[in-house]
Amino acid sequence: MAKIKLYTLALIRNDGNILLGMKKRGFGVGRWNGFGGKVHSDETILEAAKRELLEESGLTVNEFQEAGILKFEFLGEPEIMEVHVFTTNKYEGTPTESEEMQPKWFPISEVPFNDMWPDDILWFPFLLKGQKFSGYFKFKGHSEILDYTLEPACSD
Ligand SMILES: Nc1nc(SCCc2ccccc2)c2[nH]cnc2n1
Repeated sequence: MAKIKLYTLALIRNDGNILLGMKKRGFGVGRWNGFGGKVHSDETILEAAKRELLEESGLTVNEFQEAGILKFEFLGEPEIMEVHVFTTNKYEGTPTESEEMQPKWFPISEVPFNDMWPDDILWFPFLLKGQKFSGYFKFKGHSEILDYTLEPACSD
């Protein structure tokens, strides 16, 4: 029976720019991504999103918008990742390199999809339009999407 594990992913906006981090180690190393990670057993998803963003980028956020939910299955692995995606343009602090991430602002028109997870180019348009989304991606390895579903999600 597949076990669902909760994760967070935060995308920070500033006018026409989006903040991404180059993952320096661990899962997704070598790819630009939002900031996030595992939800601990003693915290809410929102608390985890705030904690991971602060740990990885030095930014403090008090108000996140729910952007969507992405489920990832990797062939041969029992765990299904359920990633809760958040966005905001209300933050405090200056992006700072951490052990995990090297942050960098990108103009929205220059998002480096070739150096990101292959699903990102599919759901970013929903995120950028503020349209909540729900997606499921089945991966073979970390670069090949075998099949997927992606649809607008009802607001609440
Ligand atoms: N954009 C994106 N992100 C992730 S994992 C995000 C959550 C995470 C998990 C573990 C460490 C840090 C962050 C993906 N997985 C498969 N496609 C994907 N696309």
